[in-house]
Amino acid sequence: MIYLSKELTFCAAHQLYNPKWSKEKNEEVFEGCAHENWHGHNYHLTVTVKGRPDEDTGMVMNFKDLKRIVKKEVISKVDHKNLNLDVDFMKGKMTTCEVLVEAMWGVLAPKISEFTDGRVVLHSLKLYETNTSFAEYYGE
Ligand SMILES: Nc1nc2c(c(=O)[nH]1)N=C([C@H](O)[C@H](O)COP(=O)(O)OP(=O)(O)OP(=O)(O)O)CN2
Repeated sequence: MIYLSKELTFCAAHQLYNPKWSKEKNEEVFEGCAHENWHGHNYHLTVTVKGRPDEDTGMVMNFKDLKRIVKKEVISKVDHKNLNLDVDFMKGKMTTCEVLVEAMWGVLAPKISEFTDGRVVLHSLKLYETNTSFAEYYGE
């Protein structure tokens, strides 16, 4: 197996807020990221797929195709958007890094398999919310 990765970035706004809790509890748990403190991040996403290089092209998958799929299915829906309000695949979900990366998997995994007729599958997603905070997901 060859593991092939593409890195993409996007900017988005969010707040961390649990509607079942009081304002005080939200502030206690989420600190500066809580309700009424809308803020933005420059997110960094690494998408890794796995497969064997095709005999004719020498490619597991063309980086350009991978970029097109990720941009169309995910980046275009989150870039310069409010993750709590604007993003269909985040409706009703907490906008933490870990919930976001899992939701992105749900969108991307079937699209990548479909595009490659199952020859290539999504292996992992790594999402940086800040320079020092990130979540990884392997579909388990
Ligand atoms: N498990 C999670 N914890 C936190 C999340 C999250 O998505 N999942 N998010 C936040 C905040 O939104 C914030 O973006 C990240 O907080 P933090 O890592 O503390 O950010 P800093 O810029 O302050 O990091 P330093 O490099 O340590 O200065 C909070 N928690």
